[in-house]
Amino acid sequence: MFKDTDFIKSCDVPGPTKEAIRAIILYKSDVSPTDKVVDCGCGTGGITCEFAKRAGEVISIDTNPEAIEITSKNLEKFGLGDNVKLINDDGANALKDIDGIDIAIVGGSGRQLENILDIVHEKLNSKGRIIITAILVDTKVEAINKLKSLGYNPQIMEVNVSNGRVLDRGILMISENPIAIMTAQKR
Ligand SMILES: C[S@@+](CC[C@H](N)C(=O)[O-])C[C@H]1O[C@@H](n2cnc3c(N)ncnc32)[C@H](O)[C@@H]1O
Repeated sequence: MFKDTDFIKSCDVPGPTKEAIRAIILYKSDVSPTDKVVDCGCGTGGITCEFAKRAGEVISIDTNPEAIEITSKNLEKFGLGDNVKLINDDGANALKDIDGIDIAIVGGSGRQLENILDIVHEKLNSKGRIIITAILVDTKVEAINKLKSLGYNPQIMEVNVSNGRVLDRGILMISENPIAIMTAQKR
């Protein structure tokens, strides 16, 4: 796993998704070296870099050109990127040209979540996994309802992580923002 502090960051690009959350996503994805992964809303590239290390192919999409630039810089920093394609576009548009997906991570969707999930469902291989991360309550509800309407049996996990800072006089626990991880597998 990469440390959160290892990533090059930009004040205009969110991320990286925190290390503990990346670890849960990797575990839930059951990624294998032949998998084709799509990271929709790649931001700083936290998820993209972890999957680039472990999957066969990664396609990372973001509407923000600066996110694509930062993700590219982080891939280069970690000596990754040969198996990664970066696309500066809306996920709902870029996904139309991508087939045979094994794992789809949706970490950013704007107001396009339902459209994105419709296309992901169409392009996902049998036994393919969908993983959605969300901070907004509304996004969590929207994701679960949409997955149900597409015939999935979604799971949701809300994660609250605190990391300890060891001080001279004791250990101070510092909490991260809670985040939900929704997962589903195609039959
Ligand atoms: C919270 S960040 C993702 C952080 C990322 N997982 C990481 O580890 O750095 C969400 C990203 O989704 C992007 N985004 C929002 N709506 C999008 C859409 N419809 N299509 C593609 N990217 C989108 C935003 O520009 C933003 O960079």
